Amino acid sequence: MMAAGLYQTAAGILERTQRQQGGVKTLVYNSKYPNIKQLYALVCETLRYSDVLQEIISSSNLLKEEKKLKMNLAKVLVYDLLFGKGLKGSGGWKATLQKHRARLQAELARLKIRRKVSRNEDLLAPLAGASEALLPRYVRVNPLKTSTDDVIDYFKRQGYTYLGQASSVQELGHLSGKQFLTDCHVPELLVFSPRTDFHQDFLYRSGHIILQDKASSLPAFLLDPPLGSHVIDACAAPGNKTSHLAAILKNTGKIFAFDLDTKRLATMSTLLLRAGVTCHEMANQDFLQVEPRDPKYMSVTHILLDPSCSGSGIVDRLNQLTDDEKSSCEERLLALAAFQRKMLGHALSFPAVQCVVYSTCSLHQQENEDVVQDALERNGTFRLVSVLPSWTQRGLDTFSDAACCLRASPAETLTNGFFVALLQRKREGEDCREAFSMSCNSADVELPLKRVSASTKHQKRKGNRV
Ligand SMILES: C[S@@+](CC[C@H](N)C(=O)[O-])C[C@H]1O[C@@H](n2cnc3c(N)ncnc32)[C@H](O)[C@@H]1O
Repeated sequence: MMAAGLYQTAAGILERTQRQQGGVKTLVYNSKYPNIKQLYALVCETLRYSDVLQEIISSSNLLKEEKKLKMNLAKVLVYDLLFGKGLKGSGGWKATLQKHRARLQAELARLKIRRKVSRNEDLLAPLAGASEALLPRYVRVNPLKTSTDDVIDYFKRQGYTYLGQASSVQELGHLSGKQFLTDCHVPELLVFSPRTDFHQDFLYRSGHIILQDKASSLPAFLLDPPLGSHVIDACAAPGNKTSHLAAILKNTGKIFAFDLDTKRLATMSTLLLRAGVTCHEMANQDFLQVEPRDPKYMSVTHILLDPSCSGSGIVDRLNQLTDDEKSSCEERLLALAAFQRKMLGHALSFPAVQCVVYSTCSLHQQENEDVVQDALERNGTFRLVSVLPSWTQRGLDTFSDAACCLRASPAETLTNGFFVALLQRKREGEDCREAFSMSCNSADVELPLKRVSASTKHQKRKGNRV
């Protein structure tokens, strides 16, 4: 069989593993491809590089320019072109890919610079060697118990040196010893050098500070419900985002917090008590079973949805996957993505809801951009809001509004891997394109109603959210 058959066959196997139609070994063997060893190596290597390939293909716009080329075939071809022994065969896809060779190589080079690596192999574990200990220590001040100024003074008295507000993420990466800064994006966050441990500190044990990664503090910060709002935290336990919402609400209004897991809810109860949260109502309930038209939820205007996900962005869990693990992971991803789509669709169905923030600690497009795109396609009355314009890492370029979303990673944002999207109900008569140009690409950004009416001081504090 010709080499062209090799790529098509490999792409078909990738497709079938995603559809849970078998393990890699079985599918390769059943393919009847004459050179089983060659096919197996190509499929396995493409799977190993899958996330890297996806990023390169997406940032080079390859699929937009080659409309007939599908992602899995693109992955095997780009793998062989950039990381393998070079494309085999002649004509067909080989000629097509050669046209894009320079751009693909440039995207690979850019990715290596971003991740500060020089060898291709180091991209495989972009976070290799990275551990939680290498990320800055983020400390969220809990205004229900204290003030930022008091916390800064406290740490100064403990011998720490306060360097003021950071102007960039890079500055956060240069902290050493007992230095600390105020974060450049989230004003309620203080940032300390890696390995600073406050788990035994009085402020932590008394709920004055919350130890929470910066990325995970983005959903509540971006949702930013006005005082007195009714908010749902759909998957709330162990409650870090619930306590952040309560802090933003200053314990006014109501937070309906749901979770399925009793043990996690028990932990949450302790944490919320410690954090001085009083505006919540916890329920051990499946969010999908919560009736949107129940009069109890008729005033819910804001929903935070942080559902179960693969957790692939969490630094400590970023292990290199073996080939078999990778394929079973693909199967699990499909199931998770289906669940996440249902959850987001359900959140958007609450009659009074105006803003929904969707987040995961996953790196996978299936759990992130794909879920949001699906929700927008099914719910024409919602649009994406472009959040934090100064945030460099945006959603993968998989649909036209994806850049409105945020991604986070240890290499680029000095956080765990994360994804956040903010969906907002359109005003009456607002069409999709209009909404997109206002929300994503224009300096003249449409502000949510509450922000327009907010005081100047309030506006200044929140001004960098959208
Ligand atoms: C990523 S964790 C949430 C973390 C939480 N938002 C925080 O910041 O502390 C996802 C949670 O969703 C819960 N969960 C999963 N399916 C659910 C469902 N159908 N309804 C409500 N909660 C669910 C899980 O038990 C888990 O606690």
